[in-house]
Amino acid sequence: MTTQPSGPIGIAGAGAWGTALANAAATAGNDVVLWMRSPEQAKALAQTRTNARFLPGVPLHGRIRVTAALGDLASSRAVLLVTPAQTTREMTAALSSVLPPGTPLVLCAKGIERKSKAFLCDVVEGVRPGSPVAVLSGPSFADDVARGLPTAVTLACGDAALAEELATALSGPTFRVYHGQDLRGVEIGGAAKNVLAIACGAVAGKGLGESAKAALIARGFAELLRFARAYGGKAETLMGLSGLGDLVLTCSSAHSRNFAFGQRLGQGMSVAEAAGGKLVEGAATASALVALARAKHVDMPIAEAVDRILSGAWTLDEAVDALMNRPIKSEH
Ligand SMILES: NC(=O)C1=CN([C@@H]2O[C@H](COP(=O)(O)OP(=O)(O)OC[C@H]3O[C@@H](n4cnc5c(N)ncnc54)[C@H](OP(=O)(O)O)[C@@H]3O)[C@@H](O)[C@H]2O)C=CC1
Ligand SMILES: O=C(CO)COP(=O)(O)O
Repeated sequence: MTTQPSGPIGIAGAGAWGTALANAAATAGNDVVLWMRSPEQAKALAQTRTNARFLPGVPLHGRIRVTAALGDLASSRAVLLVTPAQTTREMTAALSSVLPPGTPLVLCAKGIERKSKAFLCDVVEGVRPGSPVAVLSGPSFADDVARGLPTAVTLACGDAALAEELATALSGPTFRVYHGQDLRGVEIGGAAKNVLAIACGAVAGKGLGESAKAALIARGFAELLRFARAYGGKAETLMGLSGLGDLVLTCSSAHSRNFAFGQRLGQGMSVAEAAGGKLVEGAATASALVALARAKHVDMPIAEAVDRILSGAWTLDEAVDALMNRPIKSEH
């Protein structure tokens, strides 16, 4: 599958990550069309050239054209879908009405569809059967990417040549995109690490210490690996950027919304207070992740604990007790 190298890179969603990716793609030498749903906000962004709401202080690259008309994405060589995970189905359907069937869709959200428990690639394939789909994921705070700090991510697509072509097109001097074919592994890494980051944040917020946090990262990674293997992801993918890399980043920084949400839960806030109106993908995905794990008898006690805390079934103290008092077992 070959894309139209002359077309712009389309970006659907102008939140923090969509705006940062737009800047990265433009810096890499592409014309970029950045779509957002609000015509008023698109007008303001086009005029001020700064996304004051989601990425304050970062000027928009000159090669980015802002629009609120989805049809303006029609001539894109590829479209990066950068709206929240739970909007993937509706956004894919909307994009399908304006994009030629051969236009690759690159999923940049991290999550699992809560209602159907479907992986996002499967959602896209269901809505756009036969059209190329890719996933871009890895340790990358929008702010870091937008400010041109060195960042590495990975892009997976079943079509190896297309994966390489897209990775090359998006890579720039400070944004390095690796490529591969393990779509499932890459998307699981991004979706599951957010749930585990909530647990790490809760440990930090409750003041349980650095040792507990490190243990949680290591045992969380074991859960992630088990889950990925059960669903056809490759272990080597999970040991890379979208897996270990993103787990470490998200579990060690209050800059992460998932970690910060967990931290506030640990400090005693309610689930609604702790979210503070921000997008917390791990909270939206936890129940689906746990249901999928149970369906394949994958042991994920940390993810289970997060899900139970979020549903109100357990307090944080009960979760810690349950995790520490599981039967002693072999580490592997
Ligand atoms: N921020 C980061 O550092 C990174 C984020 N990601 C992932 O990228 C995804 C997006 O995150 P991020 O950009 O940070 O989120 P933000 O909260 O910053 O932005 C979300 C964007 O999505 C738009 N949006 C929300 N709902 C809809 C909808 N139903 N239809 C169309 N547009 C919608 C919002 O528009 P409106 O303002 O109109 O509500 C907003 O522009 C998440 O899955 C996240 O995990 C991945 C890597 C890094
Ligand atoms: O995915 C991210 C970094 O790789 C961003 O994480 P948060 O959504 O927790 O802020």
